[in-house]
Amino acid sequence: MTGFGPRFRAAVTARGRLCAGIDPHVDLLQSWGLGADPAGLDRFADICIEAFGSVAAVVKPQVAFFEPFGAAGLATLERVIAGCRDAGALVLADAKRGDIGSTMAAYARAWLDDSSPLVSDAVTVSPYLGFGSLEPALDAARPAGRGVFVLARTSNPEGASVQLADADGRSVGQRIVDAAAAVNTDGAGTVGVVVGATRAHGLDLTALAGPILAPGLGAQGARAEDLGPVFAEADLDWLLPASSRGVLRAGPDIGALRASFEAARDEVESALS
Ligand SMILES: O=c1ccn([C@@H]2O[C@H](COP(=O)(O)O)[C@@H](O)[C@H]2O)c(=O)[nH]1
Repeated sequence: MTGFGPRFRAAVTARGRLCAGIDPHVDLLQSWGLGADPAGLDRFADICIEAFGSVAAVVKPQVAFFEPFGAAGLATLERVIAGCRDAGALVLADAKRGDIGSTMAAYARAWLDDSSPLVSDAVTVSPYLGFGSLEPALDAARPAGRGVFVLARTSNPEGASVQLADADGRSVGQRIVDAAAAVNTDGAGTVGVVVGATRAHGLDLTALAGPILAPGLGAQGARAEDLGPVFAEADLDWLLPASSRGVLRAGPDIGALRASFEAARDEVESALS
């Protein structure tokens, strides 16, 4: 089985470095003329699958926006995942799961095991119960060629209070990156990190050998031209900037939505070249 790292590299080489965030905010549904109800969510999903599935290297549905619709929301999320994967995109489920090992194993089954209707190519996880608590997710991801993206230095300003805290001479965020790099010495690139594009992160990412999800483009204020300086020390072939609202506000017209994604992706590619 090809590791997640090579799968990721092949996808971004073919389709470019921009992750399309699929975040059905209630106000976005309304601005698209859709109801904030299961039928509106379903239509939103169909439009996103059509607009992004065949052009984006990676799509990132934000699980939190599907959950308020209960079983109907999860059914729609299943369709988004399967539809985008069928169209050739890698799906990164932004679920930010984290718990003690036995519960983490259940999360891993939900997002990384073929038996689950939610199975995705990768999932975001929170390491703040200890990096070791993520082991069941790594064990599920590795043999399946799937990925686990660990929060290291998030795009929100509040993250600093935890992620910049000193932990024996390194920041907490740096220890997370170093733990991810240690796993990736096997060459499979199973572990990615989440590092916001919104500000200088102060991390040494040079040994990571895995993907770097960089949310914050667009609505949170980061611009394509900020990426080079913010990630100056990183291997830019692993960088995956992400934008949700910044692209989605061009909907609901499928052509306009896809054009908005392609324009943002081309801006990223030219800023990083
Ligand atoms: O550090 C992080 C981690 C995750 N996110 C998620 O990305 C999108 C950002 O949406 P925008 O509309 O482009 O602001 C959203 O789903 C967040 O939960 C993040 O922003 N920062």
